[in-house]
Amino acid sequence: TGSSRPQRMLKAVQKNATKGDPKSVISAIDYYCRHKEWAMNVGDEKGLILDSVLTEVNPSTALELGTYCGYSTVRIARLLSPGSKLITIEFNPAFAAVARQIIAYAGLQDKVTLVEGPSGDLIPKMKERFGIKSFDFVFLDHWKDRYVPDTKLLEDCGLLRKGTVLLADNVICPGAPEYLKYVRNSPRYESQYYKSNLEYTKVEDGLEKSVFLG
Ligand SMILES: Oc1cc(-c2ccc(F)cc2)cc2cncnc12
Ligand SMILES: [Mg+2]
Repeated sequence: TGSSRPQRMLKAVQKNATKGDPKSVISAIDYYCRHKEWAMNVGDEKGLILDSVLTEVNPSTALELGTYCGYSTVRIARLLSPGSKLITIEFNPAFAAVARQIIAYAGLQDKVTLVEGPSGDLIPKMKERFGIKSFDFVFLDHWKDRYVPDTKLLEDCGLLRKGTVLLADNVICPGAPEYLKYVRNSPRYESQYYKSNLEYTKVEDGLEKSVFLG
């Protein structure tokens, strides 16, 4: 049996990036996925929008749903202020194993806690396990049919506070129509769409930013 796409991506990082240099890890993955083999990272175009929202929020506690190989984990963690924490949840153990190595290669392991398992089971455990009062920022980038239930779960577990920013990937492609309806029609969110393109392609996609109003 051969290697997997995540394993080939890790090899590309180890070959082309500089250990401890997050920027070089991001560039190595973007180069590999644009020129060698497409993969479902948020990518460099939507990544710039993620960077700008993150810089604006400057979260002390951040949550990522859907780690995959850790590309957006590295994008987020590299911009966190000292002492800030990112918790990232990944359901697929093979993805998580690669992500741990990519996050460590970037030298960001001290800012990131990667938790393996279903987000629906882990979200209610955030307070007791990680001493989280509430999240300042949430990046939704996992299975699209989990966006609404997990957002409701975050509300019900008291993990969102007035001003928490949710940023959701793929609201156009593959699409999260129920999520868009939910956050755009709810009086508890102020939403804004950032038009962009599906990673490494010319296909339209976008990010939806939603501020929780409490
Ligand atoms: O950014 C993403 C893109 C795609 C995807 C796959 C196939 C295709 F044709 C188009 C888009 C799937 C994702 C699943 N989880 C998280 N993020 C994803
Ligand atoms: Mg995505």
